[in-house]
Amino acid sequence: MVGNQDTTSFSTLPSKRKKVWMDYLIQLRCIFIIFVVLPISFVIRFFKYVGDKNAETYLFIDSDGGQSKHTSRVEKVAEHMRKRDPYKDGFVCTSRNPNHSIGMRNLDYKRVRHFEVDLSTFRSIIRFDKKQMIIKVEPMVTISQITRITLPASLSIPVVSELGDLTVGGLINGFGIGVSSFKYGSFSEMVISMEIVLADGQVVIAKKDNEYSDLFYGVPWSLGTLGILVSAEIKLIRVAQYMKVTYKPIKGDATCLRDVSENLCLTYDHTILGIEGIIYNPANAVIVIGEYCTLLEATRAGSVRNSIGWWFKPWFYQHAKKALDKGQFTEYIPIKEYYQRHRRSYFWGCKLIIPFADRWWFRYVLGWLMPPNIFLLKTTQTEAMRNYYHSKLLIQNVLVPNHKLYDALKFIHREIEIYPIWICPIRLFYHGAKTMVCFENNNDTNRYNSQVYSNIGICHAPAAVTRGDVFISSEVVKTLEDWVIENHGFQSHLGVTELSERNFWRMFNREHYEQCRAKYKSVGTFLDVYNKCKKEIKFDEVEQSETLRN
Ligand SMILES: NC(=O)C1=CN([C@@H]2O[C@H](COP(=O)(O)OP(=O)(O)OC[C@H]3O[C@@H](n4cnc5c(N)ncnc54)[C@H](OP(=O)(O)O)[C@@H]3O)[C@@H](O)[C@H]2O)C=CC1
Ligand SMILES: C=C(/C=C/[C@@H](C)[C@H]1CC[C@H]2C3=CC=C4C[C@@H](O)CC[C@]4(C)[C@H]3CC[C@]12C)C(C)C
Repeated sequence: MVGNQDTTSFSTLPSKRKKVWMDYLIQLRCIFIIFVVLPISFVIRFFKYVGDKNAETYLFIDSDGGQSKHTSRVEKVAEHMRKRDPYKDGFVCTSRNPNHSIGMRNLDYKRVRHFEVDLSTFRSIIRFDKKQMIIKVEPMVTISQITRITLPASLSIPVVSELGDLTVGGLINGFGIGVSSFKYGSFSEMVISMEIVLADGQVVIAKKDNEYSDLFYGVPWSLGTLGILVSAEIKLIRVAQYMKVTYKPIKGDATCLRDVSENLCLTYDHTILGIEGIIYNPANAVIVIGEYCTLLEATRAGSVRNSIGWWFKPWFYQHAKKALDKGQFTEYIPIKEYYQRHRRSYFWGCKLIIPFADRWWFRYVLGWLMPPNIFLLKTTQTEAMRNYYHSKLLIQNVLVPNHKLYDALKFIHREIEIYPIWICPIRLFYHGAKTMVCFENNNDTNRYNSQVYSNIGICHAPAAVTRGDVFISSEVVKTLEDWVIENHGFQSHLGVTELSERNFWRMFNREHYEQCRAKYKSVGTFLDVYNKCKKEIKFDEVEQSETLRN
């Protein structure tokens, strides 16, 4: 039987490996993080909150909800794009500092000559239409900002990603997922329209069914390589103030991984809003199911209510783990706190940064300062530290067809042995092969026009690292990517990739993307998506070939 103890930080894992100086430095870094990074993070959070509030006031003060201010900002971006000199200026990308980005992708293209588009002022909610249930936002608006505005009206965007600092621009141009994705699909699936500034400075509105529908479907996963998104209209759904959350333990040395897969592949009824699975080790997992419930049900006598959002409360993945000891249980959680359940701990990522941050005494004393700001963490790490994290940690999100989930889990256990694992089912919809991500049975004959996949999130040190065995991160990533390609899966752009260009396009659908690149004159203006993802970019070669293709 695999033990049930928490082995989630570098230091709590038994290690036969002889420690090197960088191991000690990383451990000591947590002192710096506690006394410097955490307090500054808190101050940044405070000012960000004030700034967001300020941006939100236009929504209520201006008669047009900030539309005119937005229009003049868009005009500036369009003008800026028109001024770009293709012979002199580099490829276009957003001016967002690479250290602000939540992912671990290599953003070296921002460290060489490039043409920046400043979107820092695009952080307003332009329209919040409660009647039509639509919200129009600028790309730098974060998930937390949206939920803060919509939840008091019992409305919500359908797919709420777990980390509140993720931006609408990043989630639409990349890939966004949340526990309700099994029902609603990816974040971009619920977008109604996208306002985009094209390579030549033209501003267009792309919708599912207008003349720019090809662009609309081409943008997700394209990493801003077709145009600059300047606003998006997103559909809203009705939600209650509480969620009924059930924690279902799955145990068994030989059966756990299979049982988790089977449970996550069930067709759940319409009252369910969220499903996720957390695998702690190959023998222990918990499935968390969130259901809509009425306020009456949540507040009636006998209902257990739990405000998990307080800073001193156990981290969510550890709270869920209690089901392994006490058996299945149900409780009622305020919806906002449910949405943000992994925020304080970045799932379990914070334990890798401060190994004791989950202990009760730390939570009570300093928990209110959590989580450390990712920008500060990235800015204060040295190149050697960055390489250390990259060589010792594996941070990846892969999508696999649901019927391959068990095989994927067995593969990950055999080849990588990395826990905890976060699993989140996601429905991929068929859009006539216009998307970069085309699912397995992707054709018109598919009865449901969709297929359910599972997102497998890994973010930890594989067992080989802690055992002191040879672990070559690039080799492991390659093996994982090969498996994913062979099994009709996809790798999200969150982590580093080792894919060759050929294999990248075996994974993703190239035809439609290239058509959009040609039609909207992106070639030569925006770097192509493969070059934005790949680990090392030989910039001169890319520039030359893109210029020739243009
Ligand atoms: N639960 C979830 O859904 C999670 C998702 N993630 C990942 O995080 C990413 C989002 O992170 P975030 O830090 O917000 O975004 P990033 O700043 O990392 O942006 C992601 C990509 O989108 C492009 N982009 C962003 N805004 C625009 C825009 N307005 N117009 C054109 N292109 C744009 C960026 O282009 P450029 O390179 O030019 O800046 C970049 O390539 C997602 O793509 C996802 O992969 C991570 C954790 C969890
Ligand atoms: C894959 C999953 C979750 C991912 C997040 C928990 C990680 C995504 C990006 C990670 C980090 C980025 C940069 C960092 C700077 C370093 O100095 C320290 C580590 C880190 C903060 C690192 C921590 C984890 C992330 C936030 C899920 C779906 C399991």
